[in-house]
Amino acid sequence: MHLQDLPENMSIDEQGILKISGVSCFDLAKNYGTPLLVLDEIEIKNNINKFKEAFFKSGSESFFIAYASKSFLNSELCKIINEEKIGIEVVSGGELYIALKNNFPVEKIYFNGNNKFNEEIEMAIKNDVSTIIVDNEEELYKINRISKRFGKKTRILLRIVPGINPNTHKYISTGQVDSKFGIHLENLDSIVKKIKSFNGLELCGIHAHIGSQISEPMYYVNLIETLFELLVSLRKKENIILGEIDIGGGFGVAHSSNEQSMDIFDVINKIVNQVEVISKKHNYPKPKISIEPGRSIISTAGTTLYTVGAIKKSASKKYAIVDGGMADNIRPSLYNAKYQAYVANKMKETEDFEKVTIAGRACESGDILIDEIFLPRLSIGDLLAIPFTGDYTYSMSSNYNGFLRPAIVLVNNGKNKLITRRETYDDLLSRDITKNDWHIFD
Ligand SMILES: Cc1ncc(COP(=O)(O)O)c(C=O)c1O
Ligand SMILES: N[C@@H](CCCC[NH3+])C(=O)O
Repeated sequence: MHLQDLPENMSIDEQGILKISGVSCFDLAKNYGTPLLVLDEIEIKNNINKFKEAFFKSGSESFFIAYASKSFLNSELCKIINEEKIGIEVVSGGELYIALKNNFPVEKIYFNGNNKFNEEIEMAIKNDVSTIIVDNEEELYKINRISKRFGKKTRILLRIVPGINPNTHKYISTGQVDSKFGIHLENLDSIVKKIKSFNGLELCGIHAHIGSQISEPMYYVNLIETLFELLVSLRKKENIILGEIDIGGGFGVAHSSNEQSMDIFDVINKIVNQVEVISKKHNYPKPKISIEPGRSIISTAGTTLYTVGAIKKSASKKYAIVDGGMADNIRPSLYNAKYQAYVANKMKETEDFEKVTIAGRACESGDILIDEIFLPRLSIGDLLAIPFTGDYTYSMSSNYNGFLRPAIVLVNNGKNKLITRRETYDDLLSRDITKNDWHIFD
């Protein structure tokens, strides 16, 4: 790790301690303990504003940004997202509940998911959630039935499978022909015909999400071409004009200095241009462009702090074992994701470096956060900071091995506040029922 790679929101104080948005990592660890997820509010807002500015600069007249809350969600984040006046995309009753309880404006909530329960759809419709994205035929019936019961007409988009394979990890590729997400194209016409006869539904557009960690704008450009082929075909066959295309999220972010994040200005510019050009070509009214970025908003805002608790050497490796791991960041074990790290209390060290593997403390040999990285020689008690861990870490965390989920603290220009408390041992027991009689079903 080279210090010139230090993210812009980080600095180093006179004692060689890493600071995030002006707050010392040493103080954060001392006050809140580790593992600790530190979120930088300014960085979140900057990332959101990059998208907004990119749309404005590209001359887009009609766009909608829905933050993909699966990448990270808590009450404070709902507030921040709302302050920035963008929308939110949810994929379950749970995410929807968090948004609703935090008074997130319902007219800016999009509801996705590939097997929505009746109760979840009811929650959405009862609360006037703006749009439900339909993944499959069965959902049409459910949404229509529930809408009619509430005397409402629900705005829907159809999620289709565009048949695009965007060169990303197969676990996070979602738009290829055999995907489990969305309506396969051979079924689209019959589904659209059905919708016309359902008076609880208002078909407003089409949706596709090709996957996550997409590194090339070209995939979005191709996606728009595919979506327009469908729009034009539906206009011809069914005589309908749709006013919105939602192209999902997935804009790639770097989790280490060997990777590159997608240039948001460039990709949005290409998307807006492509829509402009193709609408003209087909003489199709320019649709609203919706996007659902998750990681590109939250990733760089997050840094996880760990304390080194054990150091050991094998014949070929040196391990530093930290007080967290796959239970708070499953991404290295699940996707072989690569991260970088700083020794937050040794930022001025320039000479005594060694190769070390950062291991987690779960009872799994695969619980390795970083396999071999050059760092200042580590000692017990050192504070390790892993940047770019805002996305899909806390939201995919677990209590595996009885570990407690970390606390989350928000920092902003020298200030800090706890926004999610660390779990307690009692949280682990909170759902268990110990005094219960046996029952026999009739
Ligand atoms: C439908 C949908 N929208 C948006 C996203 C957000 O993706 P990302 O966090 O990579 O931007 C996802 C996750 O891949 C998704 O499945
Ligand atoms: N959880 C994944 C992304 C999945 C996105 C949802 N379709 C990750 O960490 O990269």
